Amino acid sequence: MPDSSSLPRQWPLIVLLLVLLGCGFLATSLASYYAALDSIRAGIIHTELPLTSDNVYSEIQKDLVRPILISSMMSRDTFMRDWVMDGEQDAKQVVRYLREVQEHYATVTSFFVSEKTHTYYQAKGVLKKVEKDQSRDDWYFRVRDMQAPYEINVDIDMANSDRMTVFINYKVFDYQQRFIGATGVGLTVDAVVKLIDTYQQRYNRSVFLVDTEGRLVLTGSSGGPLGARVGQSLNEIAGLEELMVKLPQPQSGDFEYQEQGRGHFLNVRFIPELNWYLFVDTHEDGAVAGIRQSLYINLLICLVITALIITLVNVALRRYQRRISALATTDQLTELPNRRGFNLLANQAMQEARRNQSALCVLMLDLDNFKQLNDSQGHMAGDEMLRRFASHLRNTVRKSDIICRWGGEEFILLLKDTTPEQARELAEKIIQQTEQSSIRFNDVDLQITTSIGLAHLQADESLEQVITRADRALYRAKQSGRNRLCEETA
Ligand SMILES: Nc1nc2c(ncn2[C@@H]2O[C@H](COP(=O)(O)OP(=O)(O)OP(=O)(O)O)[C@@H](O)[C@H]2O)c(=O)[nH]1
Repeated sequence: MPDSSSLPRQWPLIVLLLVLLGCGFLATSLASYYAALDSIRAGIIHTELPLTSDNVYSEIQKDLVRPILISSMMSRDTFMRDWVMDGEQDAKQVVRYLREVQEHYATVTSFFVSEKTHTYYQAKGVLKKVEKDQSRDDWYFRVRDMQAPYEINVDIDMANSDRMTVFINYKVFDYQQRFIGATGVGLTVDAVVKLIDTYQQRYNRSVFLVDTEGRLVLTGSSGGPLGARVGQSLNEIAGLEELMVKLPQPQSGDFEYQEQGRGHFLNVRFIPELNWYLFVDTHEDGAVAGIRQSLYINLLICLVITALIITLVNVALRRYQRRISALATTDQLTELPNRRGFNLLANQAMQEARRNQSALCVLMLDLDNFKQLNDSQGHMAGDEMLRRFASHLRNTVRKSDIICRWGGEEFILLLKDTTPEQARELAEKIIQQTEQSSIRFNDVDLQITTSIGLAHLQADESLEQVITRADRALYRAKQSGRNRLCEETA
């Protein structure tokens, strides 16, 4: 007999469980997410980017340092120095030398500019004379005056249809260390850009080179970071500007910066041979997307488990609540409703009777001399008698009627939609059948009789009042000799 009014009482427990499970799952999922994030971040910063940087650096060394070595070798070449010191007699000789270098080392240009004559010799022949007031020749006068033995200069090459070229400009000295000119080779920028594109594709990172002033000198074909162009200062690149405020000049190290809420990891390494900085940049999206997806899957699994646990707990609680409620309202010996159960059912029946203005009768039954039976045949025999009598009552009345073990050997019947005549008839039948039947227990035939008090519900009468009147009638039945029906009129 479920007590539905008590069901909502389980909600605080369910909500508490939900909060505990939710918090627990959320805390563990987030803790593992952030731990994974940290380890991925540490992996990118301390392992992946430096490794990529090492690889790119060695590729750059292989691809760009080679022309530097060639230029260095040219600057120390005794033939060239002797030829210059001998007065630059036969231009064909030096042109042949330069052509040999260009063809043998597969560079796009090779050159020598004499300090004495300002003649620009190139692999194809004598190109021109450099002039101080020509801005295109600025590079030569800069190289002449610089302290370093060489420079790398990205410029257009007159000898090659003005193609952008990376020149390695090396100073040449005679044997007394007097400056006698500048020599070197050039690579097309296209070739270097292709190299950077290859690095970017191979390592799936953004690769670019920056000079010591923080200007982009070389990028892949798709441009620099965040679409920046060669020549732009890093300070002008939205996203990097914050980082460059902290580092007014590039410097080697591992850095992190934000670009429109997107985290970037950056590894910077100085390449002394080029006097440039190699920047290897990656954003966190690719790396973090995987673990973010695992977080969502984790949370989904946690949600499903939480829903499953809550459903199971809810079902179990309801079942136990029904069991407890049934135990609290049922008599264990006869399995009839006890007084608590009766009150719940009887109040409903009373309301129905009042609403429908139907007749309702109460029969109060008490087994006669039950103590004697207990005393003579034992308590177990008494119990068996109570069980049989209850079962007999259950089989005698309609399903809609309410039977209850009122206490001890006392029972109550609430007969719905029943007139006093019909109730009287039923009571007489019960008395007669009880008297005429016997039960066998431990090879002994046991018999019992019952006394009944009857009361008919009056208008404006409460349940307690009608029961009290039935009880009074029962008392009279006992007093007047038992095994009979007495009726209490209003
Ligand atoms: N075996 C058994 N006895 C019970 C149970 N509940 C009450 N009794 C006994 O029922 C007996 C009732 O005795 P009384 O109240 O004197 O009533 P009675 O002997 O039936 O006499 P009258 O009612 O006057 O006819 C008591 O001895 C109780 O101990 C029960 O569950 N099992």
